[in-house]
Amino acid sequence: MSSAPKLLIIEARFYADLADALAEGAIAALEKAGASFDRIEVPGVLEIPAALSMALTAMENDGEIYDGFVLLGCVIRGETSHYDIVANESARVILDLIVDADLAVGNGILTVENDDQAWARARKEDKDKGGAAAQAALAMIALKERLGV
Ligand SMILES: Nc1c(NC[C@H](O)[C@H](O)[C@H](O)CO)[nH]c(=O)[nH]c1=O
Ligand SMILES: CC(=O)[C@@H](O)COP(=O)(O)O
Repeated sequence: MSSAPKLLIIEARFYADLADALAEGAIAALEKAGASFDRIEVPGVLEIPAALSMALTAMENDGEIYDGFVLLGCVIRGETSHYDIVANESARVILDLIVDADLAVGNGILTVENDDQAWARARKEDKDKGGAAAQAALAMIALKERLGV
């Protein structure tokens, strides 16, 4: 790749404050690497697979070309089995899309038991999982380039 990579950040805003914290870490990592990016929002993690699929369709239709994707969101266990649907089904479809289309994706979707776990992982000054997802996407972009995919 001759120019700096361009990535698409897909943010689930179900927990807006956590989404902001994850995005802060991701953006800092991308800017540090000299990458450019666009951001789109979806209501919750369950909508992330459709948004990723839509972005791929838009790219096929001569839309913006993204070298990689950063997925951000948080699923916090509640009282019912809904957590398992949101966390597991989204992860399954996301991985199918990634493998089927050789996508460079960093997964920054937290799946946690409570708010404390979520904040420890979302804060840029703490575990910085948003930054880690951005770095994973950049690493996979570099791998794709090295393998000529
Ligand atoms: N419980 C969480 C959700 N639930 C909402 C779903 O993601 C979805 O938006 C809804 O079912 C409408 O289709 N989303 C999260 O991102 N995090 C959660 O903890
Ligand atoms: C993971 C969720 O969707 C969660 O917010 C649902 O909570 P509950 O199981 O208490 O309805």
